[in-house]
Amino acid sequence: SPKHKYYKEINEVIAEHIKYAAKLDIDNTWELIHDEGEMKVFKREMEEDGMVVDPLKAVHTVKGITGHEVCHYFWNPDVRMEWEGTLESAQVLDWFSEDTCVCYQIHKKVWPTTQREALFWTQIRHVPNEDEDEDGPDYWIVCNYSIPDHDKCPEKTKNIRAIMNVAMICETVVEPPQSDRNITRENITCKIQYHANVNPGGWAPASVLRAVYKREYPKFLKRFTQYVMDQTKDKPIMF
Ligand SMILES: O=S(=O)(CCO)c1ccc(-c2ccc(C3CCCC3)c([C@H]3C[C@H]3c3ccccn3)c2)cc1
Repeated sequence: SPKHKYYKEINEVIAEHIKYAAKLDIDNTWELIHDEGEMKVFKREMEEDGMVVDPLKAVHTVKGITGHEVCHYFWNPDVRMEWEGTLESAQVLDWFSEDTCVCYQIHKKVWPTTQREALFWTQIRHVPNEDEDEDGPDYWIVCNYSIPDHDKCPEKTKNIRAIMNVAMICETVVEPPQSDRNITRENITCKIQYHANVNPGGWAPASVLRAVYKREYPKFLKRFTQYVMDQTKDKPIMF
């Protein structure tokens, strides 16, 4: 299809997340806010114009599912309301291609803040390892990236528009290494990196937002990964 308006931006944003994921440098500038089993959630405290815009990074390792499966269910707009507990509504406004669409969603009100909504493109992409380096990382990635407007987006709602740049980046490990033919779910593990940069789009008390993030992100990652395990356990493996 002819290149759509966001074609260039999407390639740049995805490339940036892949470059960043390959480094995975969790240095001491990241503060550990949740450590449960294989899941570790970090934040950096940052403010822009007096608003909390703390970048969030989570790493998680989940047995029995693949990176393609995690990204498929994270990306698929049809199932968003099944696992995303903090949404009041979610809808697709437009399709740029079969792996890229525009979503509009309203988050449940977080007392005492004004209710938030988000308008963003979402793309799922397989980023195979470089040909010459067959040991290089092979990623599946989903990126959700806010756009300023869309002609099908509801106007003048009472909500504040949050601005986000979110990525779910996964690698699949097969142990012991075997040919694709007889791999079972006992042999696979998914290594997840989740990066979320959410600007609340308008003032909210820093203490409230930080408490909400600390509570909601680990809950969301736990609930989402459990959802993927439940959905895939009796299905053929998506590599
Ligand atoms: O990973 S995704 O792309 C999945 C698609 O939904 C994602 C996740 C989270 C958000 C988001 C947006 C706004 C807020 C705040 C800002 C002021 C008041 C609401 C929060 C805070 C509420 C916290 C939160 C953290 C994690 C999950 C859900 N809720 C989170 C957006 C996108």
